[in-house]
Amino acid sequence: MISVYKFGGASVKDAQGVQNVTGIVRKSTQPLVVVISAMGKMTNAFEELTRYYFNRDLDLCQQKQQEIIRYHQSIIKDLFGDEKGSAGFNRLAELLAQRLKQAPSRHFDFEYDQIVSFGEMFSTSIVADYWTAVGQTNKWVDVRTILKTDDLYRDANVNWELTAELMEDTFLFDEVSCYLTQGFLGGTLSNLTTTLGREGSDYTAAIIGYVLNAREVTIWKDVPGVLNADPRWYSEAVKINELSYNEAIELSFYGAQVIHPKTLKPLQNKNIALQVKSFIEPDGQGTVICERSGISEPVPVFILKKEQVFLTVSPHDFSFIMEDRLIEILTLFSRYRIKMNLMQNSALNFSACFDDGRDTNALMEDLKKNFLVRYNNGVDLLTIRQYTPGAIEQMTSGREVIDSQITRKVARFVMR
Ligand SMILES: Nc1ncnc2c1ncn2[C@@H]1O[C@H](COP(=O)(O)OP(=O)(O)O)[C@@H](O)[C@H]1O
Ligand SMILES: N[C@@H](CC(=O)OP(=O)(O)O)C(=O)O
Repeated sequence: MISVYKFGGASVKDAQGVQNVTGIVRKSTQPLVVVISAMGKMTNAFEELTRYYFNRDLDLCQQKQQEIIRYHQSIIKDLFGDEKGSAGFNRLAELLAQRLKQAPSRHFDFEYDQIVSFGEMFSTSIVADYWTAVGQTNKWVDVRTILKTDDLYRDANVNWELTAELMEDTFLFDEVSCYLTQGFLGGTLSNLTTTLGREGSDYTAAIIGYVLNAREVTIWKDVPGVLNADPRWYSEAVKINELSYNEAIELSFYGAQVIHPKTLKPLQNKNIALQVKSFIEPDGQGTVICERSGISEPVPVFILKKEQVFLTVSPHDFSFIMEDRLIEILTLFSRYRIKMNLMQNSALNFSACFDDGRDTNALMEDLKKNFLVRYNNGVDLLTIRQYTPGAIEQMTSGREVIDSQITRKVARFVMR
């Protein structure tokens, strides 16, 4: 049976990272499909590049392009001893240069996918060339030709039937035992590039694992596994050894960034275990997400979402917030593709928390036509699963709680 390994940007942010990943892959005794994301923070850099390109800020666009190329070339130099050492990268860099010379279409999301996808194309080409150079056999696969999606650019939906057919025909494991491909990317029926949503490479690994009936999917991270909080803001975070699929889905749904929310469902459907392991200590035990009940550790689990907008709307005419008003409000959120992280309603008010994004103002303006709108920016949304009174006290003391929502298993606080 095959396994799927997924390595994110942090694991391949420099030459040492690529060498470390190579060592982990070498150690595997299973046939492998390896999914890799763009190197380091390159997706952010490509996002900036796309904005400059789209807005015709030609100088900034050129500067960003050079910055991106130099970053990759420096990794290539460290790996191959020559910044021109990866033929795959050189070809793609030329394709990017040609694309940026053409004027963009009027469709931002389309242009975004065509450009941002170079991040994963670059990283996998460099790694494939490196593996070939050091004798790690591999076959590089362009995922866009086998992971087929609709044309909802930046948030594409998978065509499962066709994807299964194409992947089964591709990952044959007859000549090689290790395939290498891109996370995050897909392709439409007409072979235009799409992406699956930010941080979507975990999801790619799950899609491949599902289709190939993998024995397990391992996502290699810079943390020892799934912890009970993000260690970047909670220094006492502890590792959770085992989690049920449902618990893990709930955690990622509430915003625990460690796993992309769409990743778990396909694996759960086929009972394929998801391992979360550290690429820094690859022999560590990690976290396994599988069929079981709840969370193995009896500790509160904290999920913090920062920079939230907390919005409250009430009808101008003092009518109640009933089904028809709710539909009206939710339709606007859906139109602007703003995902609510919390919602709550009473007779006269509807409140929601969501990420502050580029369409926030447009949403507010639309809501103002029929509602009185009040909001706070820059607030925190804290979710505590398996909460205890002590945990609530610890996390909320000294903070102004603007709203809260407490159910049997989950306590949530909007705080300033
Ligand atoms: N509950 C959690 N457990 C572990 N890590 C978490 C958790 N919540 C947030 N994180 C953060 O997730 C990061 C790893 O995810 P991410 O950066 O998306 O990895 P990758 O780029 O490899 O996909 C960790 O560095 C950590 O700061
Ligand atoms: N490179 C994409 C996809 C991804 O999942 O990356 P990472 O595995 O580094 O989070 C992004 O940054 O959104």
